[in-house]
Amino acid sequence: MDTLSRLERTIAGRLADGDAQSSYVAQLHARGAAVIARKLGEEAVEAVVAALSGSREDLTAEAADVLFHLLVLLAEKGVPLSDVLAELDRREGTSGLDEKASRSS
Ligand SMILES: N=c1c2ncn([C@@H]3O[C@H](COP(=O)(O)OP(=O)(O)OP(=O)(O)O)[C@@H](O)[C@H]3O)c2ncn1[C@@H]1O[C@H](COP(=O)(O)O)[C@@H](O)[C@H]1O
Repeated sequence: MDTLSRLERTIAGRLADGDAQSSYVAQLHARGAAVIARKLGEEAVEAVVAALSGSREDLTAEAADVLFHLLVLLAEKGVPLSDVLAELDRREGTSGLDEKASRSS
């Protein structure tokens, strides 16, 4: 099993029966989707700042925070990672410019 799938499974376990006193994921779950979404936005901004003015190590760490919080948000909203990967698979081989055109039509 790959890293993201393992993490998705851990997160699902914490959502099901995690203790907010000892689990960060359970704590986020208790605070709800809006807080998790805001946290993801903050982590994305931190990744942008790291990309523009930080080191490679900074960007690596912030990118990990983004992926982790995205997985928590997907789990909270009941969207499996496999659905996201299937969407990326669907786009594979098409130009990003074609995708953009089909969205605006
Ligand atoms: N990968 C992660 C992971 N990455 C980042 N974080 C947490 O995400 C938070 C990042 O937020 P910030 O950088 O803003 O730090 P902060 O100021 O402490 O956060 P806030 O107080 O602002 O919420 C920190 O608390 C990090 O510890 C993570 N917490 C958990 N995991 C994974 O999730 C699993 C389950 O974690 P628990 O639910 O805590 O058991 C762990 O075993 C890990 O594999």
